[in-house]
Parts: sequence; C-alpha cells; structure tokens
Amino acid sequence: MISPTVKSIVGKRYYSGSKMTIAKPRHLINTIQLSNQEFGSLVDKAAAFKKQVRSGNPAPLEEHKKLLGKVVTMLFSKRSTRTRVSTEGAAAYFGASPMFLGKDDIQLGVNETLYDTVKVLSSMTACIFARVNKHQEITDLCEHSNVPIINSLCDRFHPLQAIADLLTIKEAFGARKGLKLAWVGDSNNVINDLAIASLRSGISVSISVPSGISLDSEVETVAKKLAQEQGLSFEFIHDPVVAVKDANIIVTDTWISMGQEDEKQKKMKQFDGFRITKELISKGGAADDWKFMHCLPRHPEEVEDAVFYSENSLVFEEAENRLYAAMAVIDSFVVNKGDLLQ
Ligand SMILES: NC(=O)OP(=O)(O)O
Repeated sequence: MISPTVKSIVGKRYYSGSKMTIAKPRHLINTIQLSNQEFGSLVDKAAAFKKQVRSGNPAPLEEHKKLLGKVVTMLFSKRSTRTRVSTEGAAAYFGASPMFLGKDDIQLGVNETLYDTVKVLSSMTACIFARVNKHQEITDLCEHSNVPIINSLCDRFHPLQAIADLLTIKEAFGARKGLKLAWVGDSNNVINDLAIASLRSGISVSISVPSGISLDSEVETVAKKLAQEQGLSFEFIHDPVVAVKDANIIVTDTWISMGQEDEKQKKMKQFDGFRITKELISKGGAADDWKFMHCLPRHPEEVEDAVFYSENSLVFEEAENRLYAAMAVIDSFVVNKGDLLQ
C-alpha cells in the first residue's frame, strides 16, 4: 500500500501530503479548441482506422488491449443512434466495456447533482462521452471530471460529427484544393463545428439560413479569422440559391432539433425555400460534381428523396464514418491522453 504521506505517481493519480491530486485530462469540447494540425490528425487517424477495419484483417491484439478492463461511459440525456452505436463499437475495438447511461438510468437530475455525478463517474471509468442539452453542462463536466469528457452533442457543438464529415469529404475529393461547402438550413450545433472543421481543412464555407436567424457569435469570429488566415471564403447569408453557387458539398440537417418539436409549424413556414432539391441545386449552379451530406436522422421536409438517395449523396458513408471518428477520438484523448499528434 502506498503511504499517503509519500508523494508518488500512480498512473495519472499522485499523492501529495494527505490529499490525492489527479492531473487534469484534455477534453474534446469542440473544433474551436483544436489546431488545424490537430484536427487534420484526427481525420487522418479516423481514415487509418477505417482502412484497417475495412481490410478484413484482424488488428494487432495490442490494439484490442489498450483499454482492456476499462469502462467507456456514455452519459446521454437525449436519444441517439449513430453516436451511441459508434461509441460502443469504438470502445469494443479498444477492449473497453461501453456503459450507456440514459436520462432514466441514473440519479442525475432527480436525486443527484451534475457535480456529484461526474465526480463518481470519473472515479470509476476511463472517459465520459456526454450528450447534453446546454453547452454549459459540457463545460461543467469538464471542470469537475478527472477523465476526458467527449462532447457527443450539445446545443452549440457536435465535434464527433465534424470529424466524420471531413473524413467523408476527404474520401470523395481527395486532397483537392479550392472546394466550397454550402450549408442550407438552420443555424445549429452541426454547422458550428462543420464550418470550423471545413475552414481548418482548407475548404471555403457559405452558410445560408432563413432571415432572422443568426450565427453563434464565437463561431462567426473564429470562422472569419480562419478564413482570413488561409485565404478562404466564409459567408453567412440568407439566400440558399446564392449559397449553392459553385458548391462542391451541399449539406443540411433537421430544421427542428431535439427539444424544438413544439415549434414545427412556425419553422416549416420560416424555412420555406430552404428544402434541398435538384431544382435548387441546378438554379444555384452548384459544381458539376456536387455531393450531398446530412448527419442524419433525416426528415423529408429538409431534402427531397431525389437528392437524399441520389448517386451524389454521401449520407450513408458519412454515417459509417462516425465509427472511425469515435475510434480516433478514443485513441487520441483516452489512450494517448490528449496528445493528438501522436
Ligand atoms: N448524427 C447524429 O448525431 O446521430 P444520432 O443523433 O443518432 O447520434
């Protein structure tokens, strides 16, 4: 047994005097906190995992032992298909046991505070993938957790989706320069990270949302700075036809995010003209080789079947790439303890 009076390092935990101190981990909050190089490294790592998994050859046994005997927690206060399944798959790859904690499974929010919950979870598990309502919940978790918090969607960001999306774009267009991404839809968590991730990857961005809707101010500031630094174009406008002009990648998402179901009637009117159709793409004058992306789940009001199920659609590759994004994130933030360039 280690004497509590002896200062000694045990993994990341060390004793100093009578109190045990734990080194603070690095968390994945959004793509703003990453450098261009770090973001690119996550995408490259996701691509390497995909190549390995798709090869059909077993990975070296060492890969499957990296988190053997550990638990990857999923603290989810909202529904999920892709994020849940990809995280469970990625945890299994590294030999960890995934533990899904939905909003009705634990004491959080009924009998127990977020602070007490994260203290307990982070004392027993290797990391916490957290899907929450407010961004503040992510920052609170990060402040009090002794293990990496992986933002698995909050009202402002969705970084795991952005990693999968940039992998999908890279697969479709290779290292081609001069690409333009057009977003036609709501101003939400998905485009916030996708805009930053695209600019970090050398892609110009045009965001089109109905008038009266604004862009997250921090995202707007960072996006403008990134565009200027790299000689890229970035615009936030209210005309979908203009946004689509010369676009190589056309992206949308639901108009009614989880929790906004009561606003459906109002939103349907507000988003008139924002449905992605072949007519809109042709009228706007998208690039000949345009591709369509959507993080899913999809609703028919935001995109017609003729686009969603077309040969130009990358939606199912994009969904599969969530698995490799989760693998890259676990490897970088948990196995390699936040050294993203390793
Ligand atoms: N795209 C996405 O996050 O899907 P889920 O909500 O199903 O996890």
